[in-house]
Amino acid sequence: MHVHVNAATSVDGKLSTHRREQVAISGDEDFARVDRLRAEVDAVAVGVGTVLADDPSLVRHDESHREAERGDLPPPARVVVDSRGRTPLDASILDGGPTTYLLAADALSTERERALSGAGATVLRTGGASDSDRVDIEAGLSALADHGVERLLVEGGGELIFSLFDAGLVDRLTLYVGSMVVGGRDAPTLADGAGFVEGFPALSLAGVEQVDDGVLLRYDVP
Ligand SMILES: NC(=O)c1ccc[n+]([C@@H]2O[C@H](COP(=O)([O-])OP(=O)(O)OC[C@H]3O[C@@H](n4cnc5c(N)ncnc54)[C@H](O)[C@@H]3O)[C@@H](O)[C@H]2O)c1
Ligand SMILES: Nc1nc(=O)c(N)c(NC[C@H](O)[C@H](O)[C@H](O)COP(=O)(O)O)[nH]1
Repeated sequence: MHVHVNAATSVDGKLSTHRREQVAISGDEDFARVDRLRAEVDAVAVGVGTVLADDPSLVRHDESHREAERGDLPPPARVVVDSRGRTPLDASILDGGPTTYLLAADALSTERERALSGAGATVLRTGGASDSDRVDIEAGLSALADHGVERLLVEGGGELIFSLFDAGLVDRLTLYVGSMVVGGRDAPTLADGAGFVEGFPALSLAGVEQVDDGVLLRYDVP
């Protein structure tokens, strides 16, 4: 599977505020670019932290070029990495649109699984260590591949992005750096998790471009 991570940070590397409330870092042009990225993939993924903070729908906003961009392909599916099924039953991502996969760990109760399935989610239990509430991300991606997902766009947040780097599963990163300072030692950053102390993932810079009043950085991950 090809995994493309896309996110937007402030110049000081923050994804949002220390209150974990969504901040529009991207401008119109960058949000339109993200919309076009969604047309290139089979599914768009976020962690449940992002669902709880931002309530995204992860659908394409501008379908006017859909024929040219996707041909006969169905609209991209949505994916939430959600160990215990904390996605609210009335979340926008369960709006009855394209398929929404929930990658869950063993910690998900059968009662909650039933409720989420009833609300329209396709729950994929992908294990995870019993002493951890984390989804085994490699098993999760392989379950998605079994459902035909060959190209995945990951839009955040910092916990999920760290796990993907940690597992060596990122193929491409596009990072929009907006011209603002957010600050806050507890504000989420591009890659949170436990952090690396060695074996830092090395990226290969593939492009730099001004977009809106910020900078778009493109990296390949060898
Ligand atoms: N600026 C941007 O581009 C952007 C994009 C997305 C999110 N955000 C912001 O990021 C914040 C949310 O990010 P976050 O880091 O708190 O949450 P996240 O979206 O990365 O979700 C993390 C949660 O997913 C679950 N999870 C299960 N298995 C996991 C695994 N193997 N690895 C990681 N997580 C796993 C856990 O419950 C974990 O707490 C919000 O404030 C949101 O506004 C910003
Ligand atoms: N590219 C980008 N720039 C930002 O400034 C910002 N705040 C996000 N945040 C990611 C957000 O949490 C969601 O993942 C979706 O990008 C929004 O989803 P909708 O289109 O509303 O469904 N993403």
